[in-house]
Amino acid sequence: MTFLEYAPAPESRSVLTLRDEYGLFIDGDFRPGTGEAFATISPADESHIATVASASPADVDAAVAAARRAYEKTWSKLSGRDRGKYLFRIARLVQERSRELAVAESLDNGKPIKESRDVDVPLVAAWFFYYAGWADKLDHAGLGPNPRALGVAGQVIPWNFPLLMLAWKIAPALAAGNTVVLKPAETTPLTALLFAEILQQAGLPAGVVNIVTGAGATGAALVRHPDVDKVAFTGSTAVGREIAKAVAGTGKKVTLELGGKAANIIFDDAPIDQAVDGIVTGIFFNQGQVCCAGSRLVVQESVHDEVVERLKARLSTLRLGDPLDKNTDIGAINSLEQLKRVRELSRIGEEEGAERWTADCVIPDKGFWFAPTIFTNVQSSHRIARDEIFGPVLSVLTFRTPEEAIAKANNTPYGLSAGIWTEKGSRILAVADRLRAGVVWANTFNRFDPSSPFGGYKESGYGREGGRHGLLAYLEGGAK
Ligand SMILES: NC(=O)C1=CN([C@@H]2O[C@H](COP(=O)(O)OP(=O)(O)OC[C@H]3O[C@@H](n4cnc5c(N)ncnc54)[C@H](O)[C@@H]3O)[C@@H](O)[C@H]2O)C=CC1
Ligand code: BAL
Repeated sequence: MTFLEYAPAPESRSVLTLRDEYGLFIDGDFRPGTGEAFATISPADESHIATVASASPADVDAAVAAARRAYEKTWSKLSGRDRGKYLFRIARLVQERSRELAVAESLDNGKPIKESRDVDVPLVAAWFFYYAGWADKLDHAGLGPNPRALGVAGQVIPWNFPLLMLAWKIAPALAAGNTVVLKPAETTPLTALLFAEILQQAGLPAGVVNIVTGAGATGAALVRHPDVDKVAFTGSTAVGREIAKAVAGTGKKVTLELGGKAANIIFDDAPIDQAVDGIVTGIFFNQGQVCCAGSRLVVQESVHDEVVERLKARLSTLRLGDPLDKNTDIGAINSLEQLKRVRELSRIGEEEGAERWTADCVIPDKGFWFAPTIFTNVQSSHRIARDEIFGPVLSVLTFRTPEEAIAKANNTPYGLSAGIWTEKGSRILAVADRLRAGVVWANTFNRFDPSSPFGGYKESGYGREGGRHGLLAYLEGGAK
């Protein structure tokens, strides 16, 4: 794996016109924030991209007031069919501006352009198309005729899929008839601000969507705001807990999509090459910064050595480096803080006695990088088998019987996702039925579709996003 050797011309930044400074998007327009502005930087080389406004509690107040006005005066008065037209328009504009959005996402987040171009941005459009189709069909959502929206939704999203998480939040909320105040993560505000421009292009009525950038304090002011009816959060379990406490007893509806420690279970009858590809996608896609990442490989003892050897061979072909290079497989870690977390847990893994293997990559001088890493000889009690690392680090555990595989897979405080690799359909059904995970993939991993509900058990949160379930979360009488 090399960084520079094969480097072809990177995707040009010139498709992207950025401003030096970005304001808050409130009531249909950009305006300065009254908090202290901050820089967003490229995690690949630490260069400054733009200065971004920070929303103070007073700015959050203004955004929520704009959303409330838009809800009362405009959005709740429109028919579902008319709301759907706006969503279709937004979806088409996302497609039109897809190259620009992909470059901005890779620049700000550090993920490889082939992922933002081929996965994130197409899924963003798919989410808006899917929920556009629901807007005039709410009578068929299962809640009786004319189900009512909740009102103003306060949404806080993370940095691992900045634009996609925005779509997961905004598309169902608008389709169901709510208005929105959304706070992007402080390390990846850029694509949400470009999306605000798309809303202007689409002619979305002022105040229907407001975007307030800033750090955790801005998110806290938003979720605690008394005029917010619904809170939707994706991020760490620690912050999810704080939010659950803050809204308890307020009557606000809440969905929380939190961490994970998924088991990717490989039985000895699995097609090994296909499984190895699935393991790579499961943990190294987006540098493992994925809540549903297959971070625990639970492999049958009889094929352990073969799987690990093929995995190492496969990882040695991956290219780490410039996220804007179309041939890059492994991009940058999103922030120095996240890199430190990944390093620290990996250090603990070695200290606890697991065996570490690291792909032989050239690490660029600047930026935040971590080479693909595998730990073998991992015990279920090890921190690297229990804690969410959120980086390109795989912990390998073994099993002898299906019972043991199920027990090990479920031996986690999380319950977001899991994978099963086997040739036997009956085994897939029997094992999936006993896995305590919101999403179970069979002979594949990390597949997303707007029509599929996504969400977890236990410390992975509650509520579902996607599909009809995701729509119900924004309607009176729906779940949560
Ligand atoms: N479930 C998921 O998709 C994600 C999980 N994580 C996990 O969390 C760990 C830490 O990452 P962080 O960026 O620190 O996550 P975080 O949970 O602090 O940040 C996520 C979002 O919440 C906001 N936020 C922070 N404190 C808040 C508060 N008190 N009230 C409301 N909003 C608040 C942040 O500004 C950001 O927009 C990662 O290592 C990973 O394990 C992180 C991002 C996404
Ligand atoms: N929240 C959906 C996928 C992810 O964040 O990892």
